[in-house]
Amino acid sequence: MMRSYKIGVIKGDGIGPEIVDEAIKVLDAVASVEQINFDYEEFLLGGAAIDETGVPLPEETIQGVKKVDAVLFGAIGGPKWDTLERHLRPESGLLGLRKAMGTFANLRPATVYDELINASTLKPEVVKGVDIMVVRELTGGIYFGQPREYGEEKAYNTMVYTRPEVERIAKVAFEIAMKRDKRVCSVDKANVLEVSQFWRDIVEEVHRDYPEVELSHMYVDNAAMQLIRDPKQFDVILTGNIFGDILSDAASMLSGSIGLLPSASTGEGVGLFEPIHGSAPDIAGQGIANPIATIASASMMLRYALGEESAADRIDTAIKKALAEGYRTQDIAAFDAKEVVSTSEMGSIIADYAAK
Ligand SMILES: NC(=O)C1=CN([C@@H]2O[C@H](COP(=O)(O)OP(=O)(O)OC[C@H]3O[C@@H](n4cnc5c(N)ncnc54)[C@H](O)[C@@H]3O)[C@@H](O)[C@H]2O)C=CC1
Ligand SMILES: CC(C)CC(=O)C(=O)O
Ligand SMILES: [Mg+2]
Repeated sequence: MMRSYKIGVIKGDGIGPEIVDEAIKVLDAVASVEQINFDYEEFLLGGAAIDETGVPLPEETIQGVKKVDAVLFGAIGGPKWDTLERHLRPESGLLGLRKAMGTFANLRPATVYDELINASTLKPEVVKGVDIMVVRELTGGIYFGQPREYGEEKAYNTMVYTRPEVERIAKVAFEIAMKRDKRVCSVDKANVLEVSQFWRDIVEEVHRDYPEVELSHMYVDNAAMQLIRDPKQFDVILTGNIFGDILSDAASMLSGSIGLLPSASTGEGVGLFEPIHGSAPDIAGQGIANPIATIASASMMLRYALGEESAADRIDTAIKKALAEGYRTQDIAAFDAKEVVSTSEMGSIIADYAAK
């Protein structure tokens, strides 16, 4: 029987439209063989929204994304808008959207494709088999904390976490760990920050409900080093908003390119599926962006939001096949390439494999 889903699409700025178009190409390819129908509805966010409406997060976007089954998002921002007044910055558009959607849990898998083992900046034996899930708190912490101020003589932000915020993200991490290798490493800076000691204490409390899961704690500076030294020691990394943002970008170099890593932002309602990278204005419009992070985010959308496991498997297998066959975008062109392809060629190759 045909299944129908309404997908909200936010292409955004910079490379956003280029990479989202490729993810849609791949979704349409799997739809044709999986008895699925996707209806897409586009919404504005970030710079594109400022240009069109004057604000980074229009009310139509906030209301519209509540009425779809899932949202696929590219990226926003760029020099044209980043210098605008603080409250008009595109980031506040994305932060506002995440808050409005209640997507407090950002799942960022950092996996290494065997097919691309030489692309890592680390030795193959260090990264082969890396399979980390970063569980990043997404709607609290220093990106949201009040008070915040930019003044003439001083500026500050505030890192705040409330008990319910820590409890719910810790639960997500432990639940995910139960389906994996049952190890959670909670990353904080509890030697310096009260908010981190609070985080650590509550993670310990929540852990009592998950005795089968091994819990460890690590300071974020050490975690950054350990990720590069011996990434295979990690299974699930549980951390706050800013630390997860930074650690996941660092983790992308285990796989070889930030253009490879997807994410799922889930929580109270509709989920938001987005690559971990930004809008890459430095390469926008050149047809060289790697669309795999966004295509893999579409796969996470199928798996986590729509329960379409078979379609998601098709996409994951197609990505691996494209890499195994030696197709490479510019960012990974130096590693065992048989053919260097454009953003849209990579999308078409993956779409073709996914439909077979
Ligand atoms: N989720 C979002 O919408 C995010 C937006 N941003 C915004 O993006 C803009 C640029 O920020 P940056 O710090 O430069 O981070 P970025 O992630 O956009 O780019 C960092 C570097 O990675 C490269 N890169 C990123 N994605 C790639 C891809 N798919 N294929 C190949 N190379 C890729 C870029 O060319 C650049 O050299 C800023 O306006 C920033 O605020 C940054 C992070 C997340
Ligand atoms: C608005 C920023 C926090 C976006 C970002 O860098 C991210 O979510 O990875
Ligand atoms: Mg980031």
